[in-house]
Amino acid sequence: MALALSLAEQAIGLTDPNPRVGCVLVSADGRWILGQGHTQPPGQAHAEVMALRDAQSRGHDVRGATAYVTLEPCAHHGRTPPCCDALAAAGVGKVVAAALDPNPQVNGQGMARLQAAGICTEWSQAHATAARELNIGFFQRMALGRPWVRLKAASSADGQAALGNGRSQWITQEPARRDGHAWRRRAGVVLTGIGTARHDNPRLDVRLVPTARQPRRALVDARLELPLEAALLDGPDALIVYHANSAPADRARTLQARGAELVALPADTTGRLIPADVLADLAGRQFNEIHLEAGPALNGAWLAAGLVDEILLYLAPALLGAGLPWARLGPWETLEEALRWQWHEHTAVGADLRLRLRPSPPAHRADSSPASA
Ligand SMILES: NC(=O)C1=CN([C@@H]2O[C@H](COP(=O)(O)OP(=O)(O)OC[C@H]3O[C@@H](n4cnc5c(N)ncnc54)[C@H](OP(=O)(O)O)[C@@H]3O)[C@@H](O)[C@H]2O)C=CC1
Ligand SMILES: Nc1c(N[C@@H]2O[C@H](COP(=O)(O)O)[C@@H](O)[C@H]2O)[nH]c(=O)[nH]c1=O
Repeated sequence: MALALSLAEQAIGLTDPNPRVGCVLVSADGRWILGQGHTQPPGQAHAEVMALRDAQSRGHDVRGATAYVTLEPCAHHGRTPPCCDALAAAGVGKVVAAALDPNPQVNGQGMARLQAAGICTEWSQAHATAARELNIGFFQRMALGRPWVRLKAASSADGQAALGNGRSQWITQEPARRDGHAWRRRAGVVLTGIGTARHDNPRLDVRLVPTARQPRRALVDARLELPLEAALLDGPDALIVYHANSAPADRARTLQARGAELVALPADTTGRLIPADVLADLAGRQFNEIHLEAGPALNGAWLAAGLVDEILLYLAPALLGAGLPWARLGPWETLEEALRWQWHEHTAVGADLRLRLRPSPPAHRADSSPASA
């Protein structure tokens, strides 16, 4: 199963909006790997079919073999036929799955159909968490109908994301920035705000790690102030620009002529877009993971709205003094009002630290998704 999980990791960036899945076929005596594979881009073969084809191309007989799959084999006709039927037709003897497929069209039916076909089924409890984490956005979208929002920020040890004059490049060093690109690669879309677009003229693409595809990029820009020479307008796909209904029509036409995809939303009384409206549009586009990489204003607004599922915080051993915090929140009068999170993971990346935080229970919404068996 560990090998199947590492195969599934190779599918990151390939399969969206489908989950990343890996499959390994092992001989009945457990001694030989007969075939292996991972999910292909949407409409193409799933992991189980890739592993069966791999075994066939090597001339291996898979009758009686055990299939280790990181997610329950699908039981429905989507763009491809059900994988549980393919496994049954090939004559495998046993299927071990690490997580229940949260897709309501599958959700236990894959394993049930295999059992009905006389195939032995088993859950790999030890790998359930890793299998869910690999597809955390898919699990969340299936359970709650909205993507997983990961807020990424680079901060000094004294909590600053930029100097007082707005300069922020660079606070963290190359290894941490490369790590940040690996997290961008996981996402279906990278979202930022007009403050960051203006100050940094960022590209927000994946360059420091190899990738099969670039995530979409999206921008919150209520008044359509994005400069026409912005690097964000030069990506492979159209930049999604969220703006207020009241934004100047001539700016809208100019940005459209530069290839941007414009989405008009209602503004609140202060002229700001409502984070939940932006999230709803992104959810409608079936993104599994959103990588929010913005400045203190947008970060603060999304955190205050309770829409952030995970904070990916890179901490540099530097003190920037009076500057811009990575999220503008409050001010609050009492400590009870503070947003309480918990450490999920921490690790050193080069000279910097990577901290991952998740909301303290019970606010942790992914916990309400169907549990893996
Ligand atoms: N170190 C790091 O990791 C990073 C640092 N930075 C730094 O941050 C600075 C830019 O920060 P900032 O100006 O905050 O940029 P942002 O990228 O956060 O852009 C501001 C955005 O926030 C929106 N906004 C503001 N208030 C609200 C609200 N109450 N509700 C909803 N939306 C809101 C604005 O909307 P509207 O369109 O209506 O104006 C705008 O889209 C730069 O100095 C940059 O270098 C930026 C990214 C990462
Ligand atoms: N300053 C800072 C970061 N800043 C983030 O990186 C963006 C630039 O992305 P790109 O144009 O793709 O290179 C920038 O707008 C901001 O969101 N990131 C980090 O990992 N470490 C850092 O010290």
